[in-house]
Amino acid sequence: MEKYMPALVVGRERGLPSVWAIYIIAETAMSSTHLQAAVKLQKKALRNAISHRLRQLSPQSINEQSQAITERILSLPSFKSCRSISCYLSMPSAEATTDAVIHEILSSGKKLYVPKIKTADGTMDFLRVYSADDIASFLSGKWGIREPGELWGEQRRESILTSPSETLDMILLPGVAFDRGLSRLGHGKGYYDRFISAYTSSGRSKPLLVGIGLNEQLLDMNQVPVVDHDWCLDVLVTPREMIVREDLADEQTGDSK
Ligand SMILES: Nc1nc2c(c(=O)[nH]1)N(C=O)[C@@H](CNc1ccc(C(=O)N[C@@H](CCC(=O)O)C(=O)O)cc1)CN2
Ligand SMILES: Nc1ncnc2c1ncn2[C@@H]1O[C@H](COP(=O)(O)OP(=O)(O)OP(=O)(O)O)[C@@H](O)[C@H]1O
Repeated sequence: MEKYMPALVVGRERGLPSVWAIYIIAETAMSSTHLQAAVKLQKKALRNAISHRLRQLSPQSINEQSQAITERILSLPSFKSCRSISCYLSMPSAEATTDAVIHEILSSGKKLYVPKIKTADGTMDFLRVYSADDIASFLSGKWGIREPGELWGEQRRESILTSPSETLDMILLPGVAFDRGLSRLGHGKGYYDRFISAYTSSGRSKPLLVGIGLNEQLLDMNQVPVVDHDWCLDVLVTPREMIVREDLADEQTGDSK
């Protein structure tokens, strides 16, 4: 192997800070711990750059982009056929709103699960949600995200991680940045990556992973740095583009050979 071959080449995207230059690192000269630490720094710099972009977006742009995203999601064959789905409840800003998708999920009789961060151990689970009225009663927690309580009326809500017989067909994932190679960067807590690892470790098949991003969150191939524990998406939906894993393309676009 050539001695100074870069481990990761990132940041060719116009408008991202020149700080990238310092992360072109000789793979052969680094231990895996150093490599992990370098990737962590890259991720942090990318998060800051994209978050800055997102803060410039008007609510009107977010609404228009969210409408276009909703139309694309609703037309996906895998969305139409799925019976149980996880969808995030959107934050007040800086991400695509999911209200219309949630409305469709509930009115079509699919089982809906939304994220809940467990205070005891800081992991994320998905809890079953039953109706628009149910959601309207949620309180906003950290980061302004609405979360369900543990109970629905007198009953404990179904939870995906504590009920091994419950399965998810699809997860709609938020993120800070995405690239055309279907890599995803989250907010840096590892909630989604750890959830998917825990879920698949219990023997259940991986749900279809569908990322949702605004135009400003989509980067070129290999721009999002990844490590072993990062799960790759199957589909990425943005207002202008839908990117589908190559081997799924026909079934997701509805084309048949
Ligand atoms: N709507 C929504 N719900 C979600 C997520 C999400 O991204 N969006 N999550 C996805 O994991 C989980 C919550 N995780 C989150 C973790 C951090 C921040 C956040 O804004 N944190 C920073 C900013 C970090 C950054 O630079 O991005 C902060 O503390 O200010 C938001 C959500 C579960 N529910
Ligand atoms: N599958 C996993 N197993 C163990 N630790 C993990 C896993 N996924 C992520 N982590 C840990 O979580 C932390 C944040 O990871 P990372 O920066 O990849 O998160 P992210 O992709 O931004 O967040 P998220 O997955 O919530 O969207 C890291 O310290 C990482 O080691």
